[in-house]
Amino acid sequence: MSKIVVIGANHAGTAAVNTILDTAPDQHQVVVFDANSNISFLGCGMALWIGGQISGPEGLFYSSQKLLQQKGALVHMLTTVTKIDFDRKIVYAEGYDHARYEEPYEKLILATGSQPIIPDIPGKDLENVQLVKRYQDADEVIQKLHTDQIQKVAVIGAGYIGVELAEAFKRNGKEVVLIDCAPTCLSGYYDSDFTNLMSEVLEKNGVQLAFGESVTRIEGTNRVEKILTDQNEYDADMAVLAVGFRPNSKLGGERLERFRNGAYRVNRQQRTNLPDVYAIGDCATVYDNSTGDVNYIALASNAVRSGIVAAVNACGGQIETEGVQGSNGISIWGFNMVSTGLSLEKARRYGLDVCAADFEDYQKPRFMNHNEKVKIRIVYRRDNRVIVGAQMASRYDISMGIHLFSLAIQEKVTIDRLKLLDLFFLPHFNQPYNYITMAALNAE
Ligand SMILES: Cc1cc2nc3c(=O)[nH]c(=O)nc-3n(C[C@H](O)[C@H](O)[C@H](O)COP(=O)(O)OP(=O)(O)OC[C@H]3O[C@@H](n4cnc5c(N)ncnc54)[C@H](O)[C@@H]3O)c2cc1C
Ligand SMILES: NC(=O)C1=CN([C@@H]2O[C@H](COP(=O)(O)OP(=O)(O)OC[C@H]3O[C@@H](n4cnc5c(N)ncnc54)[C@H](O)[C@@H]3O)[C@@H](O)[C@H]2O)C=CC1
Repeated sequence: MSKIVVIGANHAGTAAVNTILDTAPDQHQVVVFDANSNISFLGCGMALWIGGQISGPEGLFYSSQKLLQQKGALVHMLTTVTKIDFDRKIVYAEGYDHARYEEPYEKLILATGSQPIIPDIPGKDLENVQLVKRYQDADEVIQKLHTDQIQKVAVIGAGYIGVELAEAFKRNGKEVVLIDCAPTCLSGYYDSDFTNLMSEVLEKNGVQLAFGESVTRIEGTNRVEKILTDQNEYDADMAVLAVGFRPNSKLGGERLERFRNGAYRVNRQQRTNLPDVYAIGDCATVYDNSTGDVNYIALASNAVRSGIVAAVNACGGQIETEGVQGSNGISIWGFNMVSTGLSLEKARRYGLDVCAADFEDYQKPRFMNHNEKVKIRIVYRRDNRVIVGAQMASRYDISMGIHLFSLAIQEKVTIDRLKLLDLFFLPHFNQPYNYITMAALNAE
């Protein structure tokens, strides 16, 4: 029996442990350490919980210490790994009760995830400056929201978390200002023609937008009272920091190779530079098919897939990631946006010479009820016409459409091959002159 030690048991770690125990039961001794008290918390449901769109957090967990132990793992919760001796292959950990562990391993899987970036600004330690990552963070925010103390919330960062939380706080009847140093929301994922539509939705629902402003300090006596930016000041009782994640990769010390933001650099088998040491999820890099290079993209979807890959390889199999496109989606007051790969603006920042094929039309023929407009953009390279990105926006549920483009990027499909692609037609769903076909046919 070989021994596999897994550090971190949220999405990546849980996927790895389940894969090992489901595919090769009784063949491996699996020991798991997690510093937290819970496993598998779906952060993606946090805004729904805070916004009262779901009744509680119970459904946001899909695994537990008990479930993993029933499958045969030894799981130490509330136990932090403090050091790894990569030469002697020993993991050192300390429990909440000060119990100390010295656990030898044959294979090691690092799944230590990420933590929110805390900008180094005065006032960051004031009461009511909140982070939103773990279950406990959301619980604390909800408890504070239910007091009269919090009427005005400043959300700093208008990326995915910030935009979702802005909606959630409005649903709690709070005044909300959404601040981002970029000139628009969701700038890492969409072009401004798309993000402008989201900004309209936010403004229409009462969110004050403060884009193109950098927060310089948070002021207050003990508690948050004011947010100062380089251009304005905003009264606030709570400030939520949502300016991105950084990988939790301290344990690798000098021994593990890193990406520019500190993430463990891994190959397509999730192996680090050290034999028998794998890294998965938010603490590790991904291979990005849209740029053809290593990248950092923190998503639960990537975490789960990388966990499966590492587990199979740690068990002696041979499997490689297909790479990722950073496919993502968001739904705010019923307005849906999905994207994959690079936006036009991002591709140009990467130095790619790209064009966009755009189209806008109703999802279904005009004679159908419950119909909505859909806006689509396909981004492709001018030189070889290979698709590198796509964006879609609608009040209709267009989420499944983006998967086609995710595969197209992965498989390096050209825009021309989409032109006559066989897309089915049924009035209940779409039009004979499908907007995907029409966008491709209209490509330069
Ligand atoms: C509000 C919010 C909404 C999100 N929505 C989405 C979404 O809709 N779709 C999507 O794909 N992604 C979403 N994400 C991102 C997603 O949650 C992360 O990408 C995902 O959690 C990464 O999983 P992970 O297991 O790699 O890392 P983490 O979730 O960060 O887990 C790491 C685990 O390692 C443990 N750990 C760390 N250090 C140690 C140590 N030294 N010893 C022991 N244990 C340790 C931690 O306790 C933790 O349990 C969202 C995130 C947030 C915060
Ligand atoms: N629906 C989904 O798929 C979701 C995915 N996630 C993922 O979780 C991770 C973390 O999410 P976010 O924290 O929202 O990161 P993000 O990268 O999506 O957004 C961070 C935002 O903060 C802004 N910013 C950076 N520094 C700033 C500063 N000093 N002042 C003001 N603004 C600043 C950036 O311009 C950016 O708009 C991301 O990888 C994200 O994709 C999170 C929520 C939902």
